[in-house]
Amino acid sequence: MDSDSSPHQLLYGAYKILYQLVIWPRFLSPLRLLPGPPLGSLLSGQFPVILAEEAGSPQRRWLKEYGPVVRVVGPIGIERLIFIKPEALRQILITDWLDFPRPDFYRHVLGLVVGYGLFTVTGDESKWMRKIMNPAFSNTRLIPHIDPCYDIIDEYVDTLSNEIDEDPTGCKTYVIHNLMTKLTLDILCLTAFGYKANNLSRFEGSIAEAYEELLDLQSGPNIASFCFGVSFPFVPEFMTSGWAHLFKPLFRFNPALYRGGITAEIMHRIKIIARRMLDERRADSEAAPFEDKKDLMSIILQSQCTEKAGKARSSNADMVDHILTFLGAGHDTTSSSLTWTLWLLAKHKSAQIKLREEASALVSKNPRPDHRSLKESPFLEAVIMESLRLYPPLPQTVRQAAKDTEVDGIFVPKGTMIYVPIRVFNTWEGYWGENAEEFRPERWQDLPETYNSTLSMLAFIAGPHACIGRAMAMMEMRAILTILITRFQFDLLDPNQNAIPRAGVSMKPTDSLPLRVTKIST
Ligand code: HEM
Repeated sequence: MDSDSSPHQLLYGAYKILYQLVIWPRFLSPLRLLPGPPLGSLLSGQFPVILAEEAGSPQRRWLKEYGPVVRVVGPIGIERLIFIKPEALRQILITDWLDFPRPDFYRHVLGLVVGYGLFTVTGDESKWMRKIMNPAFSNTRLIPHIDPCYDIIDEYVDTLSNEIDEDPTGCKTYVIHNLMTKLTLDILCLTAFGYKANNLSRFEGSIAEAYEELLDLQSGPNIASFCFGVSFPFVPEFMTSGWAHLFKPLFRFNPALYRGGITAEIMHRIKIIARRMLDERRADSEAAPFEDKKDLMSIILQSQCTEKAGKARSSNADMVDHILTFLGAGHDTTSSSLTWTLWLLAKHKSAQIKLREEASALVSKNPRPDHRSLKESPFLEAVIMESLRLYPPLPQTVRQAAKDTEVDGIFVPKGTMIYVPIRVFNTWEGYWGENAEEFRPERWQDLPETYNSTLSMLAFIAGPHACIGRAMAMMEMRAILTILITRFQFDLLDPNQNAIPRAGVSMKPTDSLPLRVTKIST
């Protein structure tokens, strides 16, 4: 190596850091004159404020103060824009979606836990993958799933009833998020993958246990260090390889790396279960071939036989990634949404009573209401939509400009991050009126004139990346709530109990929400 090169390289490195942290955001960026909060700290910008508050709160405050376009500087001088006008969101998410892909850091952080599948791909690959996966989510495929779904709900109802009967107080405290994680995973594993997970009866070593451990790692600072970690070359590949978990003991000296090692170790356990699902189904398919079936697992297995334009067929690792995608994206969101709904019902007793009346009338005609009668239960639908509006399981997402472009009359340079404020949109007074932040299920029966069916409620987002599992999640939530609310009463532990949303990729209560559960006498 040239003896002069080291000082030069050092100087160049120092200049690059100075440029990124100071020169670009403060003096050169074309976005620097846009309104927004102060730049914040040199290294982390406004990130500490975002992490310290409830999901969406600082963004709502900034949009109110500086909107409708706000510029915020995040970690290492990276700028992001927040738009609140529907036309801007329509352009970013729908009309010009190919110009606003998911950024690499987001794909890699999610890739660690949901694999590299539909949730992380973008552009043509996303179109191709959706086309293959779509049939598994059509109504024709989903409606028959309702019976196995009820089988599992009944198992939970029986277990809870027996446990409550054994308790001398006549009621029992359940940590609702843990319970909903087990229930939604049991349903998803059975209906999508034909796998009996038994999370309730055999929790130790179960998939639910692994996902619960993963949840404990989902704090704001951890997410921040994962985002930083995956920005280094080869780190994402290493973390998702079969090797990373073996290195965990070596990472003890550094808490951030060590947490990365724990994540890799938990994911290794989940992958073993995903492979077992794949193997069991392959063995089954010798008796009943999967080629003419359209459930999710069959479609994943068929992808092994489908040529991708210019690429190889799905390998075993690809198929495990697909399973991880649907397991992760499917249960985590649905269990969070059910948890928040039960929280709202425990807090708003009149709504709980009204829902029970509607659900009991339905169940008295048919103990296992069919897909259509669930869908046509107006108050049930209103409660679920209102809960998703106030507590969207994914409170935000992010996109990145792939080229220099213009949004809402603002020049957006290539590489600019766009923060999509799902929770802020869902509770924006301009669309929902003055009581936008209150729980009022009745509003769904009398929607405001400003309501826009595509963009006012973004819990499932909009456009070509909109949630593929929406119908599946809605069907499952309707069935679970109908049965649970007719069989049990849900109460706060004390009148001052609060459920604080934890900052992270998905939004859950910090204490996982303990509630008192009592049986309804029939
Ligand atoms: C209440 C339940 C659910 C909510 C609120 C929800 C929400 C969302 C949101 C907001 C996105 C877009 C994320 C982004 O673009 O950054 C998304 C995408 C996705 N969701 Fe869901 N989801 C739910 C349930 C499900 C279920 C049950 C499944 C499957 C079993 C699922 C699978 C997916 C997949 C694969 C994507 C990526 C779609 C694409 O990019 O083409 N979700 N979901």
